[in-house]
Amino acid sequence: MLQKLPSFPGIAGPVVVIVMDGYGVPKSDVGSAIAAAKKPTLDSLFARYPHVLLRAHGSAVGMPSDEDMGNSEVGHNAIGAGQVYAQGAALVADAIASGAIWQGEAWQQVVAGAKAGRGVVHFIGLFSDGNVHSHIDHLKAMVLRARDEGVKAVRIHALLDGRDVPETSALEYLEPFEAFLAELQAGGFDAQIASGGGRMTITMDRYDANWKMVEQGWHTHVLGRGEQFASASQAVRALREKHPGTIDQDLPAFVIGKDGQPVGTIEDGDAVVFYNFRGDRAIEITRAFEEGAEFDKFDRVRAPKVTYAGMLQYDGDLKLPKRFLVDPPAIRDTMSEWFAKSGVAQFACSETQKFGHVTYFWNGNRSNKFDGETWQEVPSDVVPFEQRPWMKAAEITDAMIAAVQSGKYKVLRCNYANGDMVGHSGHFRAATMAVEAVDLALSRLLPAIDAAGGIALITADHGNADEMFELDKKTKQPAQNPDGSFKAKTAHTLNPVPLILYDNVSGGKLALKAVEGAGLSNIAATVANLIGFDKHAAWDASLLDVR
Ligand SMILES: O=C(O)[C@H](O)COP(=O)(O)O
Ligand SMILES: [Mn+2]
Ligand SMILES: [Mn+2]
Repeated sequence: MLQKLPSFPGIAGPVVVIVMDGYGVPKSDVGSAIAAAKKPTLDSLFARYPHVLLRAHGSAVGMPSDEDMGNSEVGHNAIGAGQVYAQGAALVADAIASGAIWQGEAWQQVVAGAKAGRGVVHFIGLFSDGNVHSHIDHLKAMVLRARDEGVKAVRIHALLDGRDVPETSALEYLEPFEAFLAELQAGGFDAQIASGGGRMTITMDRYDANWKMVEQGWHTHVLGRGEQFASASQAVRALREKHPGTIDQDLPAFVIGKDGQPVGTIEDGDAVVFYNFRGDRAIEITRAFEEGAEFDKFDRVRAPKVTYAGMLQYDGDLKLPKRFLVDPPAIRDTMSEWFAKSGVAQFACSETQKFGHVTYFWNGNRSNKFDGETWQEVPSDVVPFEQRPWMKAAEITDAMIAAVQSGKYKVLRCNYANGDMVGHSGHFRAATMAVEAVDLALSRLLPAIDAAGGIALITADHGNADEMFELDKKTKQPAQNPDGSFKAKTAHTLNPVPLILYDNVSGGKLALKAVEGAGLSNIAATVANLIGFDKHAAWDASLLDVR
């Protein structure tokens, strides 16, 4: 159990942590959908309540460098655990640099498995250097190592990004990579891209939101069914022409073929490496490969017997995948765990798209609840979110208000997906509406918290809607497309996020300390203090100032 604070008994009512996904605070308002939004509630929060800025990117969330933007996984891990762990991106890079990955049993089984079969290793994953789910350098290192260890052929199944990297950057990755493979090919090793498609079209669904995507991915990568092209870069060019204005993440699936035959279907005896390190969008395709006849999410047509490995373990509770190349961060002592051990009842809510963020990531990548936790999922729409920028903000708010009013919970948390999910679409106007939907939600939720004698901490996991255009590096003005339109930015940002203390109960006794370098990992201890507990020894410092 956590120790009681000697000097402060905690507030009488509940503490509600509200994560506005994708809400950063930029230095300039140029291109910010947040600045352009009408948001009277948030404006008055910033004007009237204590607030500080928190670091939410780079080393503050366990990424390899401060050039790396934050993301939902590392952000929610840091908030929930109150600590910073070296994350997948860093762990994989280190394992490759040291060579430890090649010594591991999983890699050796991949190579041995392939050699015992047709000698083919398939690599499926997100094809960019976004470092949110994957990094193309990891893929290159594995292709080279497979060749050096005597694997005959590799086939790459490339999921086009445009979501963690510029929206139409696919060819900037594909062309050099095709040249890299061509050189290897000349050495007698058979290395080719075999299939691909936009990451929001195939394979990378998450949280059971839309299994159709995974089914289509299976048809593309495994069965080799779909429109055929001679190379991946030709496929991208042709598909862009056919679907003008479609950005990389939404491009249709494609298969690479020669004389009508796909070059890289997945067959019995092959090895398959899913090279994303992040779990949320890796779990469904992993299940499709690993599960036996009990698999009922779609008709696989055929389920080849392969040696399957994930880059990391994606879910420690479900033990998924069975074989993984690098150990995940061993996240321990999360706030949910210690609040549970201290008898604190907790409530978590979001819509499908962010449900795992506020439960699984928050709890240190665990899919099981701790004692006294209640989780509520609001089903997300299955549409492009620029068409419904309000998403499920109203329904999440209804659920949160009911949970606050029930009086059952001392600590509650929710995630509003809007700023992030709509931010990723690159639609400026829809993103302003997304922020407005969150503002409206807050205008309903906060009075319910007041009525319960509670306090809210309003924050975000990383930026997104705060920069909707690529900025010209020199002028800092929006970069332009050849037709004069602004170049949309779909990725997260490097900006800090707010932490607002919404407190109408302490009469000004509580404030937030401005601590140099404070980040998302300072939130857990702050919540603990608000409910009258000292922080766990492993947690970073509390920002609560009790006067
Ligand atoms: O998976 C995604 O949608 C993006 O790569 C990252 O977004 P998230 O980290 O906010 O989920
Ligand atoms: Mn996020
Ligand atoms: Mn995002």
